[in-house]
Amino acid sequence: MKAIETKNLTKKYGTSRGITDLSLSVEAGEFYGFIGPNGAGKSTTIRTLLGYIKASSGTAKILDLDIENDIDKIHEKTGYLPSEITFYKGMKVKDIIKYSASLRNLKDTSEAKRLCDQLSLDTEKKVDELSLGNRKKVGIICAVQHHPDLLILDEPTSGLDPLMQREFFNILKEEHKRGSTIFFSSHILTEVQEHCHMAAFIKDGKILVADEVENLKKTGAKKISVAGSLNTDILKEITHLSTSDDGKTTFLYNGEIKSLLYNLSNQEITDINISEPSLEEIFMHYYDTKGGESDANL
Ligand SMILES: Nc1ncnc2c1ncn2[C@@H]1O[C@H](COP(=O)(O)OP(=O)(O)OP(=O)(O)O)[C@@H](O)[C@H]1O
Repeated sequence: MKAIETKNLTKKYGTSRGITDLSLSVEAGEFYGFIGPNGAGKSTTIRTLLGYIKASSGTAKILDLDIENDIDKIHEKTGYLPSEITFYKGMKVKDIIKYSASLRNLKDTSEAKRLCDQLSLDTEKKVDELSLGNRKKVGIICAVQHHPDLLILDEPTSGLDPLMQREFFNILKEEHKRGSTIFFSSHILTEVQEHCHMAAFIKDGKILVADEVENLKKTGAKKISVAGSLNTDILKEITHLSTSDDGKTTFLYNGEIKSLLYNLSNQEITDINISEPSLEEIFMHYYDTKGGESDANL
């Protein structure tokens, strides 16, 4: 079964684009990363999938249920963490978690208690008194306490410190082990690389590429780092050229190693390192080669 399947899903905000002809397929049981820079269309996709905004055209199914006709059933089977969480002012953490459980007819509070302990969350505090990170924790608990079939999380780790990010991913891994499909958006490639089996890159409202993370890393491009005096004008098929303060020149190279070494052999270089690029560097590579400007802030 597919956990998420969209066909040419499009959302226009008046005349401006949100997402365009977005076709995405997420198998049930996946740990899926949805990566893109600010404004790419991640939240628009997620909010359309969950029926919070209406698609302009195209179709989408969640767990084989149609987003047009079966949104209540979809909500029963999913857990959602929005990118910006708002709660009723004045409510205590424990009351929010209880209220969220009651919406799912969940009577057993033991799981919520366990999660609060795991995330070191003080349930007696009022939500207005909480930091962004702590509010996020409340949102995470509300999203997972009923062990949904599909968890959709919009930029879940923003505002969490590194320790909490680790705890958070531990919770996601537990849910995944139980059989949940995990789909989360992020602009942090390292966390996608570390935790996800599949990933899709979105830019300007369109999917650039979707594949297994391992395959995405195999673009064929190598990362080359050279020390010494280098004339890069004679080098072909290089991108992302940069020179560090210590004089090292680094670039991505997409050609034959033999011809690169030949071109370097007459130059005054003192060291060379050839390595696999990180997912982040590959992402930049996709941006440059598949119609988009690279985004240095990603
Ligand atoms: N309510 C809205 N009205 C008009 N345009 C909108 C609205 N919401 C989003 N957009 C536009 O749709 C595009 C996609 O935005 P979206 O928020 O989905 O991106 P995102 O990838 O989630 O970005 P971020 O990481 O910054 O949250 C952007 O160009 C944005 O300006």
